[in-house]
Amino acid sequence: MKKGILLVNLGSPDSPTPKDVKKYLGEFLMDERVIDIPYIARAALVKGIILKTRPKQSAAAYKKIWWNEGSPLIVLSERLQKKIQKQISMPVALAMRYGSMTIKKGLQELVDKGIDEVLLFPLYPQFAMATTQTITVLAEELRQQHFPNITIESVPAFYNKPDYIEVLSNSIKKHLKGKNYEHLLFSYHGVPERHIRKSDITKSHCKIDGSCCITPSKAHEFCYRHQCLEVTRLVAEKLQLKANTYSTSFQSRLGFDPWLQPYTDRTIERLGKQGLKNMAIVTPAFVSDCLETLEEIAMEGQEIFHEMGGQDFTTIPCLNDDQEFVDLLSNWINQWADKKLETV
Ligand SMILES: C=CC1=C(C)c2cc3[nH]c(cc4nc(cc5[nH]c(cc1n2)c(C)c5CCC(=O)O)C(CCC(=O)O)=C4C)c(C)c3C=C
Ligand SMILES: [Fe+2]
Ligand SMILES: [Fe+2]
Repeated sequence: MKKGILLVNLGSPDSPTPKDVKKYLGEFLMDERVIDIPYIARAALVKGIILKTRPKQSAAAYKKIWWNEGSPLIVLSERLQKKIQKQISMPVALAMRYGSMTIKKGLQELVDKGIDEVLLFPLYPQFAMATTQTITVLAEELRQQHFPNITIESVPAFYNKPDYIEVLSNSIKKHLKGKNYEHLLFSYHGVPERHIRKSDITKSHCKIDGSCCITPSKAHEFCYRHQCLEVTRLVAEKLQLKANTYSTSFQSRLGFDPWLQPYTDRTIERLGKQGLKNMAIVTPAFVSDCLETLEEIAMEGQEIFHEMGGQDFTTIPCLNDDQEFVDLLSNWINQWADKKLETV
């Protein structure tokens, strides 16, 4: 058996034009684990409504953050992959769940190098059906259809691993050094509340109330809300943050269903209205900076804070290709090769 690694991130359009954004959003939003309603209703909503207006609006947002080398999310994921590859003797490939850098191409690249034992590594600290699960399900379908002679093991959500919490905390500390911030907001990508209930393996635990996510339960292995709240709690503990100087919120909601709350934009607004002058924001649901961090948080979020009278708005970069993060992932990959990493 010969081992190889496939890192997988979300993906981006090929270019920030309405045409390419429409193609990308069409694939993304037609995923039954992203917009989880019956096919006919999903097609009517996505093709009949969202894709009529959103591509133009999203393309304008993508244009604001696009780099000469391409989409920040793709470029940063490639930098991460290259740095890991330098430290690992096994082949490390990179794929995206949506867009041109498909998981099928990533698996083919590894198979062409003689690999028959693959470690699938979804680049998401927390589990969500719209992220981790859609990657593992698709990879298994592709294996059955095109690569029946390989095995695939996946890295589960790593939100509470002490070494991950340490790397994230160190990064936050590094970027806040010398900053006089009054509040640190942990902003995670939101999901519709319905996704949390669907992923509840006990079918009764997740009530999305004040206490379910802090009451021990088997459901937490797949509860995105619990896993986000845990990252905040563990980092706050590690950095010895004082109560009321930090909080959690959820960003990027789409449509009219209830999504996880509190919402980030309203939280920034409230903090500004309360008279806060300096705040910092970290986005631990994203491994690589992307549209949602560079535009929605660093640009729109900052604008809201300033409009409310706030002055200093510090956005902490994602872990991206931070050397400590590269070392952490390389270490886990080596542990897998030595059969010491827990996989699914
Ligand atoms: C129903 C819609 C969506 C769900 C559920 C969702 C979950 C989810 N997404 C991420 C990570 C990213 N999302 C990004 C962009 C993005 N997300 C949605 C919708 C849902 N996401 C849309 C429509 C878009 C496109 C941009 C827009 O039009 O606003 C990105 C950025 C991609 C990039 O190219 O930079 C990331 C990353 C997570 C982690 C998540 C659930 C936990
Ligand atoms: Fe998203
Ligand atoms: Fe819960």
